Amino acid sequence: MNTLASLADVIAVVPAAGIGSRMQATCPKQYLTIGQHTLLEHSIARLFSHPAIRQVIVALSPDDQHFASLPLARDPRVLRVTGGETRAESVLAGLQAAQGSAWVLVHDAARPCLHPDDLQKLLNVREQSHVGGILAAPVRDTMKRGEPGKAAVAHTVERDDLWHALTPQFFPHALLTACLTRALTEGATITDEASALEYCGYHPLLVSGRSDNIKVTRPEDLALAAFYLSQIQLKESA
Ligand SMILES: Nc1ccn([C@@H]2O[C@H](COP(=O)(O)OP(=O)(O)OP(=O)(O)O)[C@@H](O)[C@H]2O)c(=O)n1
Ligand SMILES: C[C@](O)(CO)[C@H](O)COP(=O)(O)O
Repeated sequence: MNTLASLADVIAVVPAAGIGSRMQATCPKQYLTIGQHTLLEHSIARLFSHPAIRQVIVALSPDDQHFASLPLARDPRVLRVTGGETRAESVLAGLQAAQGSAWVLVHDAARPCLHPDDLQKLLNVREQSHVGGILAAPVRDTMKRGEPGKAAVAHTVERDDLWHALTPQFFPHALLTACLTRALTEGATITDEASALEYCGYHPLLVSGRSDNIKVTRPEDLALAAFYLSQIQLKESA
């Protein structure tokens, strides 16, 4: 019979080497707090709440002054690597340190409200695809393309089959590493892991996820994330 330990076979890479400039905060946004914990701690705790997650590899800025003081720094399941100039380079650094896991999951440190049901839905992709997939939320608003450099509408974007890409994103380790390496080497613009696979001709699955899995990006997002997280914790404690 499988024990929980034997079920723990997925490594998660958490890019956390950004400066959070859009947040206009006094520290990198991953170290802003909700309750008693930082966004980074909340995001990693959501991952470890699932028995399949064996290890978290967190990519940090070489100048990071905060991580060492967190209990995470002494958690044997958490490995620290040095991130890069871009999110994609930080993710690649994490992938290069990930050993012994056929599949790898990538989750933003700035997304603390990952719902356990969505994490399970994404992990199920392993049974449905050899390519992998991403959590994504269907667009709900009318979408406009702006005129370049102007606050004026160029045209309306067809929103059928238009999705917000979220994280986690979940792929075979070897495939993601190869695609991300090639994409970066060839100078492609890569803002999520799926775009590296798309660059190499693959079509990752879209797994419909909750729209409350927000990325804390601008100042007004923090209070919203605190509310959404409280709703998850309320349900878990019920
Ligand atoms: N060189 C970078 C840039 C970003 N990230 C991480 O990628 C995630 C998503 O990126 P984003 O929301 O853009 O974070 P920042 O780059 O920090 O934000 P900003 O663009 O506002 O500076 C964050 O957890 C961030 O820490 C990273 O690991 N390495
Ligand atoms: C990976 C991501 O969260 C998916 O929406 C997004 O691309 C990160 O973009 P950012 O500009 O690095 O925040």
